[in-house]
Amino acid sequence: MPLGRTEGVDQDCSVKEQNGQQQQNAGGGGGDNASPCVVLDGPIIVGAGPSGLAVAATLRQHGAPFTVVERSGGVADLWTNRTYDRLRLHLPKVFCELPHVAFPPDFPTYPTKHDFLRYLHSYAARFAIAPLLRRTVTRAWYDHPASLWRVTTTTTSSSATSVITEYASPWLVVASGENAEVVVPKVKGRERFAGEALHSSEYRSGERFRGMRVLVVGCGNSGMEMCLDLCEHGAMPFMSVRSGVHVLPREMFGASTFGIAMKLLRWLPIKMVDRFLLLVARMVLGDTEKYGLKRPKLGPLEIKNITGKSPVLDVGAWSLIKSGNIKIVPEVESFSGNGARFVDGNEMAFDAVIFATGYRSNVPSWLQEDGELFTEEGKLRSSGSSSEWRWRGPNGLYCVGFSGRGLLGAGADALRAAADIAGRWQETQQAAANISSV
Ligand SMILES: Cc1cc2nc3c(=O)[nH]c(=O)nc-3n(C[C@H](O)[C@H](O)[C@H](O)COP(=O)(O)OP(=O)(O)OC[C@H]3O[C@@H](n4cnc5c(N)ncnc54)[C@H](O)[C@@H]3O)c2cc1C
Ligand SMILES: NC(=O)C1=CN([C@@H]2O[C@H](COP(=O)(O)OP(=O)(O)OC[C@H]3O[C@@H](n4cnc5c(N)ncnc54)[C@H](OP(=O)(O)O)[C@@H]3O)[C@@H](O)[C@H]2O)C=CC1
Ligand SMILES: O=C(O)C(=O)Cc1c[nH]c2ccccc12
Repeated sequence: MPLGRTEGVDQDCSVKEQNGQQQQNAGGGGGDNASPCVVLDGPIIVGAGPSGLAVAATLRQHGAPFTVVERSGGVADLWTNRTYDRLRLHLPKVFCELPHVAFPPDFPTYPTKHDFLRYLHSYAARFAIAPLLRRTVTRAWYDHPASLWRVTTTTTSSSATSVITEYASPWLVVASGENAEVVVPKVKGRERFAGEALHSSEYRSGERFRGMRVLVVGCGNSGMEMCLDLCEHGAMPFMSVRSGVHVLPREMFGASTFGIAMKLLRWLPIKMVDRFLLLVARMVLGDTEKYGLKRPKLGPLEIKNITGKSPVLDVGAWSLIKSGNIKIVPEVESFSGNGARFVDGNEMAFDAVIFATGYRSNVPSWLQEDGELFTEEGKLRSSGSSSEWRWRGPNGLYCVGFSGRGLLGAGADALRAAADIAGRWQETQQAAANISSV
């Protein structure tokens, strides 16, 4: 496997000599005057999650250099530090592999988070991806005169001193994820609630909630699986539902629902596939609306495409809703010291509240790009055609993992972005070789 060149900076962020070539200093134009600036030969990739790793691995395959910057202390922070113990991939493993490397054959159809993490670590090692860790990208802007992206990172060292570094590269890959920041709604009286309140990203297991009445706000995959886990640990979960949700069995006719949907989409329009999924879901699960889970007007695949809202792929919560072990309650109107008041006027006491209210991207907080690629909420701007996904913006800007299509979509974005960048990098190499031979 060709290893290509790896960008490097010394501990003090000064420029390091590599492969006999000294990187030039581009000055700190527009950035912090005192901060060192490292000019990179290859792209700068923001984020060392599955998307960042996939694009780095593919660049490696093309023999092109890259630099990955990651705010946490290791790769795959979401999967390592922000997910619960019982989590498994909810799509079969063939739909969750990153480019170039299949899951080991001994992995189960739905790998556990530990299996997946093992895979990601070995993936990073195999392609010699060594991200610059504990560097949060706080600003990225395109310097037109220099034709370079300027990227500012802030590092918090063990002595808690912040070090600001500026990088410059012709290419910027946004791989910071659709789930970079937690969403916690501002509900009236939230600060008055005296019990424990946490976001689903902080939940690990129901063990410490044994015997407690727990309000879980949100009925996405996280809310559902946490309610299931709470039940299995002897807690009493109440799930607050605001709008509706599509619940689908994870499997139908002995095959994965997702796999069946992907096959049908090759032949049928999305609306028809949705109708089929809902028909089978009704046969297998019954009428979810009867139990307080209204179905959205748009079908499960269509709503995922248009809004990014994922259907729930049921791994056991549904039967506990039907048996009354998980109780559905309305949207929360306000919190009190010991419980919540719902929009129907009812009040209930709770020992703890879990906000399974989802995530958002953090792209608008650091990327300056005139809204060409991202909306103000940090979502990918629609291309206008649902069959055409966007992975490239102007001036050497790329995004990987923002198409709302999970790991499969991230892999597809990574292949395209890396091939495009590698082609351009090779052109610059060729041009440099031509100049030096004159
Ligand atoms: C609980 C859960 C389960 C999921 N299960 C599945 C599944 O089974 N199948 C599936 O296909 N998808 C699933 N997904 C979707 C999920 O988005 C992908 O699995 C995957 O993690 C996306 O990879 P990513 O690299 O794009 O984002 P992330 O995994 O979020 O990685 C982004 C990285 O960027 C870093 N970062 C963010 N901001 C900055 C910054 N400013 N500076 C530097 N670094 C930064 C983060 O620390 C993180 O390491 C799940 C999501 C969640 C939340
Ligand atoms: N096993 C797996 O592979 C798992 C995968 N995932 C994936 O992770 C991603 C995130 O999932 P998840 O964490 O469940 O987040 P989601 O964004 O999917 O769901 C958030 C939930 O919170 C509700 N909500 C948000 N704001 C409020 C509010 N102010 N008041 C009441 N309810 C509110 C939403 O309701 P509303 O619709 O009304 O906005 C929705 O029910 C998804 O892609 C999901 O598929 C998650 C867990 C497990
Ligand atoms: O876990 C998720 O939400 C994912 O992003 C995986 C995924 C991509 N496309 C889908 C369609 C239906 C259910 C899950 C997914």
